[in-house]
Amino acid sequence: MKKTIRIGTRDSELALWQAHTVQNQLNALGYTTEIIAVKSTGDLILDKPLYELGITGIFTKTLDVAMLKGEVDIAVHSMKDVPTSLPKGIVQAAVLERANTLDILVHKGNVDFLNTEGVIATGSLRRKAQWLHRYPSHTVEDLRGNVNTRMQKLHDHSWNGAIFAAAGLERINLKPDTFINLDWMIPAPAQGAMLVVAMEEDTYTREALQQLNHKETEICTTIERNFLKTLEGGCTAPIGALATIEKDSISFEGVLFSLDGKEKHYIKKSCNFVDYKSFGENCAQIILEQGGAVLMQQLRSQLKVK
Ligand SMILES: NCc1[nH]cc(CCC(=O)O)c1CC(=O)O
Repeated sequence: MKKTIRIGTRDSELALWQAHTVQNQLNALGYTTEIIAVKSTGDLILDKPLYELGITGIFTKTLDVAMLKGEVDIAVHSMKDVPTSLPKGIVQAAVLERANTLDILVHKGNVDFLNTEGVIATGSLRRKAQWLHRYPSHTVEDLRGNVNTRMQKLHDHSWNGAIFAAAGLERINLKPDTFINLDWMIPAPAQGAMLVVAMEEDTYTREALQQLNHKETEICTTIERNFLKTLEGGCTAPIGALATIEKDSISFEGVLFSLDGKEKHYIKKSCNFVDYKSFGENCAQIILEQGGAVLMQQLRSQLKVK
């Protein structure tokens, strides 16, 4: 039976851009669609660091509830914001072709501060730890809010710079005057990819979305998210992961840091296409065995909600 596919999204400019992209692709295939935007808890609480809110999935929960209540048929997310376990009844229906995976530093003035005592801003534990690992004499300030809000705060403060996902800026056509690509920084698992979820029993919608799925991106993000899931067990730790498709294999880099960036557990490894489903977990096991488990234990007690 043909029906209108109701697309749930957050109401930030980036989220709406992503929802419209999915809408355009579905419309091009002949489906009828409608966008329904909601405010998420993660967008409403801006005065606390994310990890202090103590919930993973703070950006996705509102949409999960709307979908479980039958108010929307699908939800479009930045895949890196989606917890590795989906609520019961909700399934991964499509992963769209990945955009730029890099993090960038948007800075003010020249970059002399890199060699001195710079102050940069980010709300991400992963970015903070990697920054301090590379620039131990720097200070990292907390920065929350959607991309537009964060860019405004960078203008209003005396920080030297702030870190953004290149994909987020490109999507809403924000072109900073001065920035550097942080090609040494390992991105968040699934950074730059969009995930569309649907209700498990909704076969009409799932068949529609199946046509948007990009297999290579699905493979890479599966590896990265399995790596994350095996390491973290429900806690937002400083973890980076990036899988890339090579000619005959998939190469992977994964990393786990202490909060201050001093301790680092890193793995670089490749696998063939047959074994990709267990690859992320295997890489995480190696890290856990080589000291990562002790660090994860420490991180869990440090990040416990106060
Ligand atoms: N954490 C917020 C968030 N979630 C997705 C993106 C951008 C798109 C992406 O990274 O896939 C951003 C902004 C950022 O990290 O700067």
